[in-house]
Amino acid sequence: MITVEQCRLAPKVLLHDHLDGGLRPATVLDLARETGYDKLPADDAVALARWFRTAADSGSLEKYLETFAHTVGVMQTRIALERVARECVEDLAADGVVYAEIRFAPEQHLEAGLTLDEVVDAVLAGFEEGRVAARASGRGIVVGALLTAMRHAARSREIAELAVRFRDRGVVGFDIAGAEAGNPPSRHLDAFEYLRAECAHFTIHAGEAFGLPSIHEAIAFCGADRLGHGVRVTDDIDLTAGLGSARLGRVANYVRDKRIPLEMCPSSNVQTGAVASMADHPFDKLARLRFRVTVNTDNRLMSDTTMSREFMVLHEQFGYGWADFERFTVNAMKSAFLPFGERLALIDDVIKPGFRVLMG
Ligand SMILES: O=c1[nH]cnc2c1ncn2[C@@H]1O[C@H](CO)[C@@H](O)[C@H]1O
Ligand SMILES: [Zn+2]
Repeated sequence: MITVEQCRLAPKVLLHDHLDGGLRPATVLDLARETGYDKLPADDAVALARWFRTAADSGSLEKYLETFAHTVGVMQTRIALERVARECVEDLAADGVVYAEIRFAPEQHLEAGLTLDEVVDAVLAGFEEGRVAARASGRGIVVGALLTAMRHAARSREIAELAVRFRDRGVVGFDIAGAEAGNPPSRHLDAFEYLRAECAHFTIHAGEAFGLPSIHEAIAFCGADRLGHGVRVTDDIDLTAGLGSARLGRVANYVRDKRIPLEMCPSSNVQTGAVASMADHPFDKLARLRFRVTVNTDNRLMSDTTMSREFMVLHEQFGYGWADFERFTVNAMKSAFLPFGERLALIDDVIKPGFRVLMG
């Protein structure tokens, strides 16, 4: 038996977490008051938390994404962005996350007159404050930012350039997110070609609300280093003869052969309808087939979750123990957009010793 308290002690690595999907409910209320945002669907923290969770439980990615209007709505000033970023790092560190890549879409935070550069600057300042505060309370955490471009919009090249401009100041990579159906990754090919020419890292949300063609484009046309979710890679795996005799198609084989990391987010995947239920989540099948699976939160506010809770969900569903969680964590650390030496140091000096303690 594993408890959530023990999961909190495990040194965890988080590659897929949206800044605008992880606000504290009380902070949403404070910021709405301070910035004059008057469209919140509830006026106390408990009711607001419940609203986000319930509204996100929609079974559709498009409906799930509508809830972000309220978080993005209160994140339009430097003070707001800095606070949300600081609290994000403090909350992750308190949950025992030792390395996190946190993503957000700068283009969504320009409504009150900030420039793209000012948005990124404010978030990075908040991350640094959070890191220092966590350190002061005895929790070490390393944080990197991923800049997201919205896949329905047309600013991906500009955001890719922004990511490269800030690459030595805390931005470690690039991503595209938003409604997947109708907005294939190849729409943003020029951004990905630019990033490849700059030797910059990127991940792509693919295979969540849309199937295999999206994954195929993301890796074969665009050259993604990692896949956001990627659960639908199972569309290319024939399991009719059982897991031991699984037959992989060309795309699934390529993903596995190239060790392309899958940033899977169990609770989020159930909420958006990417999978029918937790019991149906392909995490375990993909793990057994030795895909490079990682555990992530996606949106802690909308899913009312933490990394520890995602571990617990997987423990309860699939019976994972510490050796499994250590493997998923090392998978994630190996897949981070951090220089090799720093990844290795975190694995050897933080992750392995931490799990050794838990395993007694
Ligand atoms: O699971 C997801 N799939 C696709 N897009 C998402 C997901 N979660 C959040 N966002 C989108 O990413 C933006 C930047 O953080 C959010 O505003 C939201 O629209
Ligand atoms: Zn996501």
